[in-house]
Amino acid sequence: MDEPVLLTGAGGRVGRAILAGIGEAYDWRLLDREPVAADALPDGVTDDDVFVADVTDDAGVREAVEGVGAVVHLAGDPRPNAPWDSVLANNIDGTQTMFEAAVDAGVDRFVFASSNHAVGAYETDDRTPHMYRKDDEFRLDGSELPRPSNLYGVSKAAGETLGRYYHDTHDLTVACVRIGNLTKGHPPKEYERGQAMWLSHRDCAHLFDRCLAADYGYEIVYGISDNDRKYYSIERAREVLGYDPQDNSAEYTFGGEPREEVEPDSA
Ligand SMILES: NC(=O)C1=CN([C@@H]2O[C@H](COP(=O)(O)OP(=O)(O)OC[C@H]3O[C@@H](n4cnc5c(N)ncnc54)[C@H](O)[C@@H]3O)[C@@H](O)[C@H]2O)C=CC1
Ligand SMILES: O=C1O[C@H](COP(=O)(O)O)[C@@H](O)[C@H](O)[C@H]1O
Repeated sequence: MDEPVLLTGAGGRVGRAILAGIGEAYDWRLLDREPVAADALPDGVTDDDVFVADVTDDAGVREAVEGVGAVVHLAGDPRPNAPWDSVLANNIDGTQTMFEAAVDAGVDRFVFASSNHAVGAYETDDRTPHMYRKDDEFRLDGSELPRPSNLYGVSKAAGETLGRYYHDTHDLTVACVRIGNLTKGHPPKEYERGQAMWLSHRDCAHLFDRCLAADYGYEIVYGISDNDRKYYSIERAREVLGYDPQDNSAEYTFGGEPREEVEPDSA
């Protein structure tokens, strides 16, 4: 991509994983309501490329989005138990503000950080905990209706629907990534659900890279590593985006230790 890419929520966990992995691959512009730590800035990103603004601030957003070719929109309240007033402002209003500014500025592509919580209520009592285990065949593939597990999940389903609307009305290329559980270095410890939807940092960066580079129209994909335990299909991400994850929570013990270190003979 020749034009800059605007990354919102750049100072957070997902933003830092993306910048650590593909920080040198794009000409970044960063936006966050908090100053972004200097050690998170890729080489070549200067103060002029960093916008301290709230995504609900229309003027601040419009200044940041001017001249960019793509937006990766992560900023928002990530708490599954976030209250309605927060997700309404930060996640729904903020996302609509970003989409509207993007189409007005002639942006071509928008990548939206959705969540497993947009579909968390598929994890019914009769399916759990076996759906989190390797031999269970239940899969969500992105074509199912949202079924949120909380108001935060409702806000993510709303973001996906805003994406559909701006794709259909403005021909904006939109990818919604239902991110699983991002942790650094190892899968979530002693947490079956978390290990089934683990997204490693390198797979996260690679997946967002593919969302920025591949040819598609509107997509909902799951953002998890190639875990043996899984209840989200990654086939759509593989087929349409060319996603090729390298990590698998099965390479770690339930406590999060690399198996090759604690069980060298198992390799
Ligand atoms: N970390 C994870 O495992 C998952 C994350 N996500 C989504 O990915 C996105 C990023 O999540 P994390 O990096 O984990 O969260 P985080 O809390 O580490 O980072 C969010 C960043 O967005 C900024 N921000 C929040 N509200 C803002 C606003 N109104 N205007 C401007 N900046 C704002 C914060 O200052 C922070 O730097 C969120 O949308 C979250 O819902 C979805 C599923 C899983
Ligand atoms: O959407 C999100 O999901 C992850 C995983 O959910 P959890 O219920 O298993 O913790 C969460 O860690 C993250 O904060 C959230 O934004």
